[in-house]
Amino acid sequence: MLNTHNIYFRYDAENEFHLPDLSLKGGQNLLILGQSGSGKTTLLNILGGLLKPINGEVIIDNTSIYKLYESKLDKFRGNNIGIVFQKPHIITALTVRENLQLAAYFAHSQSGDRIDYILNELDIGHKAQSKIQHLSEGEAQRVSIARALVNSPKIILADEPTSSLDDVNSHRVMELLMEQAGKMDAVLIVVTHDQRVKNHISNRITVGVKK
Ligand SMILES: Nc1ncnc2c1ncn2[C@@H]1O[C@H](COP(=O)(O)OP(=O)(O)OP(=O)(O)O)[C@@H](O)[C@H]1O
Repeated sequence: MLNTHNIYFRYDAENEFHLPDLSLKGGQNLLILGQSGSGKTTLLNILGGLLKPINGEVIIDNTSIYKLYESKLDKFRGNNIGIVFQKPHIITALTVRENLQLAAYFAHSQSGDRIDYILNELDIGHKAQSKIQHLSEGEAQRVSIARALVNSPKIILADEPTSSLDDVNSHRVMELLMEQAGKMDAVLIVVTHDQRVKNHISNRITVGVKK
């Protein structure tokens, strides 16, 4: 489902990264660990089709994603990759439902029917008409997860998804991510420093800086 080969990226002479090869099947989870500045978010962005590596390949479902033209890559990303960012990338002036409709629209997907299902699965169905700015932090993070899942991605990438949550919500968010990834037979990759998250996933790699 997800394979990477020989990925190399550099921002500058101080920050260059040779990233470990990955090979994950649907339903498998992976935790990415490493010190601050070691390149975890960089790796996640490369896996998510957001940052083209200087060398190497990211292959998702037999497609080498950086060989796609930009517009095709955008569409491929929308349909196949769900990203949960550290700070929710949701539009606060819109309602919960509108944010999810927008995600489905950008992927040109017919996921409209899934919106209610996903919101209910994440226990925020009753907030569908609420503006994001009126939600609690935990609820907003669940909307961010719902948005990442609405197009039934094959790959779910989550960058510190629990960093601003209390213990109860942190546990709940990890359970939800793992449960949903399992139901969709998706690959789930989580970057974290959070000890509470480490307890959920035993398959792990540590990335380090090579200068
Ligand atoms: N656009 C950029 N230009 C130059 N350097 C960058 C850029 N983005 C990140 N870096 C540097 O690359 C290194 C890796 O950044 P990255 O965000 O991948 O680390 P990280 O492991 O996710 O860190 P943290 O755990 O603190 O979030 C850092 O030293 C950072 O300063």
